[in-house]
Amino acid sequence: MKKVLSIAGSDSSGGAGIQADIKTMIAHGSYAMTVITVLTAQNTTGVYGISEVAPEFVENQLDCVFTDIFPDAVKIGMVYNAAIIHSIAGKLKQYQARNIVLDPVMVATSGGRLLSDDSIESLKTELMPLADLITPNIPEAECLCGFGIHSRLDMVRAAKEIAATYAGSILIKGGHLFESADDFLLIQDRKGSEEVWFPGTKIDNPNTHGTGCTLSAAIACNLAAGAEMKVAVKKAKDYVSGALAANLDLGQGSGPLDHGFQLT
Ligand SMILES: Nc1ncnc2c1ncn2[C@@H]1O[C@H](COP(=O)(O)OP(=O)(O)O)[C@@H](O)[C@H]1O
Ligand SMILES: Cc1ncc(COP(=O)(O)OP(=O)(O)O)c(N)n1
Repeated sequence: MKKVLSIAGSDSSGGAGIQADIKTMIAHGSYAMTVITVLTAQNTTGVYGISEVAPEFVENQLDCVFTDIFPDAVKIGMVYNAAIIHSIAGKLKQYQARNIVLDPVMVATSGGRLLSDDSIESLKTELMPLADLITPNIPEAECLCGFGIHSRLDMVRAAKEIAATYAGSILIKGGHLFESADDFLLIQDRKGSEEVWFPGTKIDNPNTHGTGCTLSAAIACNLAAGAEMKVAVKKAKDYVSGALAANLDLGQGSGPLDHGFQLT
């Protein structure tokens, strides 16, 4: 069984963060491990509180995982502040973690800030260089590339702009912008570079809480299982589509995905 680690925040409503990652990993037949960075008091209508874990305790969790059950892949989600980012980066380097998928979580779709403003630079300089894949949504990609993204052409330009400073691949998720849900992947690895579009039909379901978390966790599971990058992304996108199409409807706001859709 492949072992996959999620370094992320807890979502009390179970739709995003650590909880979405564990559900995704189990559905992929992976063994799920977690390092919790923050607790959020959150539900389908918004984020109502954040309690940070001390950076030393984040390191303590990382030591416990890496010295005992070494993960085949690592997904990073909400990291929240510069001190936590610094702790994570140090430990990932120390243990030479592999197959790192970084979801640069900044703002919840419901509106809550999930990364403090003064931490974006740390994310760029400390965590992004370690990632094999970075998966920004449109607003996150705009923040990272410095210009507005309004078209498929802009998505390609943004991926190239972000990739210029890093060695890893970039996946720009199109869920926020278009009638369609097309994602663009710029692969960069030792073999060279490649551009891949993943066309997606927009599923008519307002319950999209945790789509980004689920996608990045699924990619990590697929990489852990040995899939090459574009296959890992394609399979993960299909998983998110299936979990959305199952039309679970929980809560009063944007509800969670149905991770049990393959069982029914
Ligand atoms: N309504 C939808 N129908 C189909 N796919 C979607 C829909 N909304 C988002 N997706 C897909 O879910 C994944 C996560 O994208 P996105 O929602 O943009 O990220 P985030 O949750 O980080 O904001 C992407 O593959 C995107 O194309
Ligand atoms: C604890 C926690 N982590 C991440 C998110 C953001 O989830 P994501 O899937 O990127 O997007 P939305 O669910 O906000 O659309 C979160 N809300 N909470």
